[in-house]
Amino acid sequence: MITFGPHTRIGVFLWRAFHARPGQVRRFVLWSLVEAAPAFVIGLAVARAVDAFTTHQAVAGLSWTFLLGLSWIFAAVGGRQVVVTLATIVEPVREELLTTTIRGALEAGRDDPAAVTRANLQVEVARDAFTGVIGSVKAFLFALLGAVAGVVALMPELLLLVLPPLLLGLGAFLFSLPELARRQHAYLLADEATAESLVTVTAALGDIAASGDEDHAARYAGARFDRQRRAAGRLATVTTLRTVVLGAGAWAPILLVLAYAPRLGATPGVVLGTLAYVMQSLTPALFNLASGLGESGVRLWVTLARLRAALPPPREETRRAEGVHTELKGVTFAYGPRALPVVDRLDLVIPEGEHLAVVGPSGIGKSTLAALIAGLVVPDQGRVTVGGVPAARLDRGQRVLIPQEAYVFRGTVAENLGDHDPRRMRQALDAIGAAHVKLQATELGPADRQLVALARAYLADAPLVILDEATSCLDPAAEARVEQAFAERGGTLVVVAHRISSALRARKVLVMDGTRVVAGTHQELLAASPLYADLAGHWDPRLRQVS
Ligand SMILES: Nc1ncnc2c1ncn2[C@@H]1O[C@H](COP(=O)(O)OP(=O)(O)OP(=O)(O)O)[C@@H](O)[C@H]1O
Repeated sequence: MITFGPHTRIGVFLWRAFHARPGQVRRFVLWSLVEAAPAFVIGLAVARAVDAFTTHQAVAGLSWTFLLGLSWIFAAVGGRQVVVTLATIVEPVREELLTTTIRGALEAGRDDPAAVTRANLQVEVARDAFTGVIGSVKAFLFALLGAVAGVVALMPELLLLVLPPLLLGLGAFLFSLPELARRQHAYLLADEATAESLVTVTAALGDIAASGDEDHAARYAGARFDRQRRAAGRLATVTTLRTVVLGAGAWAPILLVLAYAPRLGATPGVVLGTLAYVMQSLTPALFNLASGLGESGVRLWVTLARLRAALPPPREETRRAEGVHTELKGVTFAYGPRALPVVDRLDLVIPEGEHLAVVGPSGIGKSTLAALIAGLVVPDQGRVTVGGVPAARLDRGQRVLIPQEAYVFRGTVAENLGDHDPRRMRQALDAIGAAHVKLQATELGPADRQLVALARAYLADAPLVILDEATSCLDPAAEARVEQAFAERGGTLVVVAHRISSALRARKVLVMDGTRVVAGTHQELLAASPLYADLAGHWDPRLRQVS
């Protein structure tokens, strides 16, 4: 199982991608061996064919040439299988990245609707880069293996002329990789800053011209261009050094073979064969590796680091509670460290089976209280528990909160209600007063959409239901029907009231009045809370009467 989280180490994650699938990796290696047939045969065939032709053994020469051709057919078959098996290693990585990052983007996405699209694009980049890295590393390793085996078969001493400069070049390149990655990352950031400054400036062109602020705008964007230019220069320096080092590592073996191989007793065929290994196989593979690691590898690293940074902290494990007896003890909550608390040292008990209405003026904190009870926000001080479990860690199936405008997917009403027996779905819709809504309907008005969301909550079997002005788009009679249905359904019902009539139906009412909170029955509150008496009287003067 490979998992990607905010604390995942990228190297470990990529390593696990292989480790988790030993069967597929074995198949990948075997097919890569088949694909690498020419990397082994090329020099040997050239050497033997040249020596055979120069000694007038035409049949032997032709046979070696034919063998070389045959190895390319093997390579073609192996290459196809390599692509197929590589997909079985890469695709699960993509799936894990996609699941984790889309989930993270959805959690954080309320303020950033483009987050999901961005995460999706970045995962595609990571997938392509990962494929590129594996491809180039594999190609180099097998080219090296093939060349070493081939040169050993030709004349083992020649390895001393080929391998040391090549490995030195490779070592120097690998050594430069972290610096290359750093500079590439810096360039990427500078590039994004430039783009952002251009968007800002172009969007404000009218205002800039009107206020005569052109110079300031030019300096603002110009500074970012300069930073990007410097970053590009620094990147170019390492890239140039890298090319020089690699070039030396790749071309030095050719000179050494030409200069010393004949002195060591190599025939012209063996010299040509060894050069074929170096020039046809090793050098292209080395440059391919350099661009694979230097470009795809760095892109992979940077993209994964970004995807990881965008992930929200891991959610705490949820727990099932025994019942939903809810308690708030000394709960204080503010939106931000410097904001005044919306809820201040609140103590509240909502016993199992309670029907509670929450009333108060607009903006007083009713929705915040609903979110605290649902565990969607966590108190700064104090605690909220449901059945003894912190509300934020309560099993998601045990509570449901319906906001003012609940989401409804595209699709039929039945699809929105979930995987239930059609008769149950019909009963739920009838119970909440949506008898007119057809299960196969797809086009719904706002009130019916809300009714569908309410029916979904009704079917959900959650013992704690919180309606946060969820019926405000319905008329008073429809609202009454919904609340009655939920009250009769059983469990605890908390209704953030849009109309005072919701309070009349509830067994208990909570009045939020600034940070002062008073709870009681309708009658008790008429006497105890001037605000409540006022709200009730405003709605219907007869309600102001204390009986
Ligand atoms: N995400 C938020 N960030 C910052 N402030 C917020 C946020 N959500 C709400 N607030 C502020 O907190 C206060 C309480 O808001 P809340 O939505 O809980 O009140 P409410 O009583 O439910 O209001 P309404 O009846 O209008 O829905 C308000 O001043 C509101 O502006």
